[in-house]
Amino acid sequence: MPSYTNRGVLSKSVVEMGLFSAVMNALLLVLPLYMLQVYDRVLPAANLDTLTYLTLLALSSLLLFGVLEVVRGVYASRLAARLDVSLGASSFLAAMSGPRAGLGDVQALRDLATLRNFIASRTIFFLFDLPFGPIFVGLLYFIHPLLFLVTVVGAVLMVAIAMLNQIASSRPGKEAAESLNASMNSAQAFARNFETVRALGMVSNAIEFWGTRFSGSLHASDGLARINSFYGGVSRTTRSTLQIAILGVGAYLVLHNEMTAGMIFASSMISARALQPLDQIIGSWRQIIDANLAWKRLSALRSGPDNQENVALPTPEGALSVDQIVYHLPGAADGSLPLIKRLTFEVATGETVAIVGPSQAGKSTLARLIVGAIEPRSGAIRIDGGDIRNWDPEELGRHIGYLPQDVELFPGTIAQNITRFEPDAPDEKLVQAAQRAQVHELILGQRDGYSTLIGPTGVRLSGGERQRIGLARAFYGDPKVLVLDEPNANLDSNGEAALERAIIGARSRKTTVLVITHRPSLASKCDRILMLRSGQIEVYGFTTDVLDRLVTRRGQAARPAASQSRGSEGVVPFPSSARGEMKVANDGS
Ligand SMILES: Nc1ncnc2c1ncn2[C@@H]1O[C@H](COP(=O)(O)OP(=O)(O)OP(=O)(O)O)[C@@H](O)[C@H]1O
Repeated sequence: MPSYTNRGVLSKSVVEMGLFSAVMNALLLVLPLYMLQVYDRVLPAANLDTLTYLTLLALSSLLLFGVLEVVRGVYASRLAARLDVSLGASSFLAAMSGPRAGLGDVQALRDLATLRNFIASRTIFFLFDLPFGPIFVGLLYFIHPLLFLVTVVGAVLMVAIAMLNQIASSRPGKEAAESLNASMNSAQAFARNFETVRALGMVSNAIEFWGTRFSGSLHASDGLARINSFYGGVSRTTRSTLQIAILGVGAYLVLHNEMTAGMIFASSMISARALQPLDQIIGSWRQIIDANLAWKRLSALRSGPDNQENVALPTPEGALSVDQIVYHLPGAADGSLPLIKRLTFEVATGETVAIVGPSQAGKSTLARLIVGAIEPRSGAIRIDGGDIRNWDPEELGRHIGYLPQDVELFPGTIAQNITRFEPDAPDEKLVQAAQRAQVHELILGQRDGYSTLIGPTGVRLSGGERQRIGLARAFYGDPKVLVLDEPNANLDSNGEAALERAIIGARSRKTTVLVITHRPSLASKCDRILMLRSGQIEVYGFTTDVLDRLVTRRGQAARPAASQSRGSEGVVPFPSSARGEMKVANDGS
C-alpha cells in the first residue's frame, strides 16, 4: 500500500512558521525599547531629532511585524492545506476501515477537519509564541531582579491555572466529544434510512432519540465551556493584577533610585508580552485539546500496521489453504469461546466449494477472513502457499472476487461499480466481467446501460439487480479466487439459473470458487461441500459423499420417532422440503 503521509513537508512548514515567530517576537521588543528611549533619552534631553529617528525606526519595525503577521497567516493556511494533502488519503482510508465505519462514523475525517481548522486559526500562533515567553521573563532580570521575580511568580500562577483548567476539563471534554459523536452517528443512521423510518411511523421517535443524545452533547459542551470560561477569567485577572504589580514595584524602585521611569513602562510591556501567550492558550484551551486529541488519533492511525510495505508477489493460481484459524468477535472477553474455532481445510485450484450450515454458524465471518477483510487471531489463510497477510491488500484484492452478503453499490455508474472505480478501466474488461457474471443483458436493459447512475441521485436498483451487479464486480479483473456470500439470496429463478451458469463458467476457467448458500440446488452443483456449525467444520468432502452422508444421517435421525427434537445432532441444515431436490440433483450428477 502506498504511504499517503509526508512528514517531511509538514515538519518543514512547522520550522518555517517557527522562524517567522522568532523574528516577530524579536520585533515585539521594539515597543518597550522605544518607550525606554523616549522616557530616558528623548524627554530629559528634549532631543527632537532622536525622537524622529526613533519613531521612524519603530514604525518601520512595526510595518515589518505587520507584513510578517500576514505572511505567517498565509503560511498557516498553507500548512493546513498541506496537512490535508498529506493526511487526506490515509484519513479517508482510516475512516472507511474504522471499527465504527459501518455506523457511518467518519471520525478520522472529522479529526482532520478539526486539525485543519486549528492550524488555519490564530490559536496555533499562541503555541509558537509560547517558547519566547521565558526569554522575555529573562530580559526583565537585566532591568531589575525584583521585576523578574514578580513576573516569575505571575508565570507560575498562570501555569498552575492552565494545569487546573486541563485537569478540570479533561473528563468533560472527552464526554462532550463522545456525546457529540453519538448524536451525529444516530442522525446519520436515521437520515440514511429515512424511508424506512417514515414507513414504520417512527419519525417522532427518531427525533426524540436523537434529541436526547443531542441535548446530552449540549449539556456536556456547556459544562466544558463553563469550566474554560472560569479559568479564562481567572487567568486574565491574574495577568492584569501582575501588570499593576509590575507598575507598582517599578514605581517603588524608581522612588528608591534603582531604575529609571522609562524602565517602568518597558518592563510592564515586556512582562505583558511574556505572559500573553500563556493567557491566550488558557483562553483557547478547548480548541487546543480538541486539536491535540485529533492529532493523536490521526498519528495512531498512521503508525498502524496498514502502512507496512509488502513485496509485490506474482499472480496466484488460486489454491487456497485455511490453516488452524481462530477468530474472536471484536470486544470478546478474554477466555470466551472463539466464533471460528481452529478451522483447517484446503481447496485446490479451480475447485468449487459450497459452504453450508445453519444461521450464525460463522459462514460469513469465514468468508470475510478468507478475503482478508478481517484478520484471524491465530492461524493463517494462504493462497498458493503464501500467507495473505504478505500481500499488499490492494494487490490481493485484484486477485479475489468477493460478493458480500449485504451488497452495497456505491454512488456512481454501473460501469464504475463493476470496475471497482478503477480509473480508465478498459471497456473489454468491464463487459467481460458482466458477461461472465451473466448480467450483461440486464445492464443493457437499464436506462443508460453501463452508464446508468446508481445511488441517491440515480436509479434505485432492486435487491436482485444489486446482487447481480455485485457479482459482476466480483468477477472483474479475472480473479483467481471467488468468494460469494449467499449470491442467490434475492434472485428469482432466472437469476439463479444465470448465477449457476456464472459459477460453472468460473470453474471452467479454473477459478477457485467458494459459495455460501442455503440452497441445496446450488450446493449440489459444486465439487465439494463444507458444512460449518458453531464455527467448526462438521463435514467437508466431495459433494456426492457429503450429500449421501447427510441424507443417511437424516434418515437415522428421523427413525427414532417423532419425539426426536428438531435441531438435534445430525439434522441436515437444508430445509427439509429441499431434500428431494438435493437428492435428485445429486443422483443426477
Ligand atoms: N462484527 C461483529 N460484531 C458482533 N457480532 C458479530 C460480528 N460479526 C459476526 N457476528 C456474530 O457472529 C455470529 C456469526 O455470524 P455470521 O454472519 O458469520 O454467521 P452466518 O453463518 O453467516 O449466518 P447467516 O447464515 O445467518 O448469514 C452471529 O451471531 C453474528 O451476530
